[in-house]
Amino acid sequence: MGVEVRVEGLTKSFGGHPVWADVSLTLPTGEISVLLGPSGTGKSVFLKTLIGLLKPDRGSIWISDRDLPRLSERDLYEVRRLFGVLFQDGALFGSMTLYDNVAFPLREHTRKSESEIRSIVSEKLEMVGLTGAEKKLPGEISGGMRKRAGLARALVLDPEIILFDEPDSGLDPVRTAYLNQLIVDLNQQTDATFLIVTHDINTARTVPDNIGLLYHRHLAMFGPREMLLSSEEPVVRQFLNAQRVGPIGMAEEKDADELEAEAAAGVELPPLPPIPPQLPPSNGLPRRAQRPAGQWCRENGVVPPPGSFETNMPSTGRHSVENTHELPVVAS
Ligand SMILES: Nc1ncnc2c1ncn2[C@@H]1O[C@H](COP(=O)(O)OP(=O)(O)OP(=O)(O)O)[C@@H](O)[C@H]1O
Repeated sequence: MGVEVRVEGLTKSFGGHPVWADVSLTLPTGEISVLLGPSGTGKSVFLKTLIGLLKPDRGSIWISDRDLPRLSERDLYEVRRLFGVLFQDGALFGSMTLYDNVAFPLREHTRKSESEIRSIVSEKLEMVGLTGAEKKLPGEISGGMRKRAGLARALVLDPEIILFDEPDSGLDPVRTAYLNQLIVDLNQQTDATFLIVTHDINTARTVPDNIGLLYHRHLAMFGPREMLLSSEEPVVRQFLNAQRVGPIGMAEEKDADELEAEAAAGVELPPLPPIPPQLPPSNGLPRRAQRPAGQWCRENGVVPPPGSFETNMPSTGRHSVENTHELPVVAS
């Protein structure tokens, strides 16, 4: 079972230049959250701060009754065991086989016997579909397999919180779709709390329970997927729909002249596209944290864009009947 991570007023700067300030959000227990933001807005810095590799200038990161930035090195070492991290390139040791790479945290952090280690490593390799690849070296396998091996290693200490730093970077769309399915399936199996940093809008639109957006040195919005995908807030709307029209420019923030020119030219945003159904686990059973499609919109009196939650939408992957049985009535 995962744990809640409560971030309050977190601020981080380098050499007096703030990366982001006053970030507050809660990663709910067992849910999948995605963190988005234009390049350089500090998503990786946020992940590193969460696991204590970087110290914030101000603010708290509460896990149960422990505030990470205020822990001693020794206590921090203990709390870090709650985390599993999938780094961008899998961060595997190039000279070790996949088996030894995945066994590494168990040999470093536990006193388990080699036979116990063998059974755990086999289980985790099976979870990520790498049974049979134990003897391969990282250089002998594809980027997608390296990510999965990195994921198996992130899972060996049975983490309560799993952080994914751009899991889809460098993967083709088909491998990204497989990895997304694996992430959803692993969330179902482990009930751990997931945070995914990604640039992939399709991933952000279909995988998580919650979405956050970092922009212009602050957290523009964080909340349920349906809240952000139905939001008219200009930055959120522009980013989640990958549009050029809006406040975000090539250098992150458009200057006032560009925005004025857009307004003068009467450039209007296209209507919000439908909210796609959420990617369900491949066994057809709901995840513990999964909510019925349209629930947030109904509870908050929000009419989702026409066509939302329909199962035959393109580019959203596989969808089960379970995920869409409570469709809201939408005008089309
Ligand atoms: N150790 C460091 N020392 C100084 N500046 C740093 C350090 N780490 C990151 N930065 C700066 O912090 C800012 C945010 O970097 P970060 O890598 O977190 O952005 P990001 O949102 O993950 O970007 P991308 O989407 O391109 O991966 C950048 O300006 C970067 O140069």
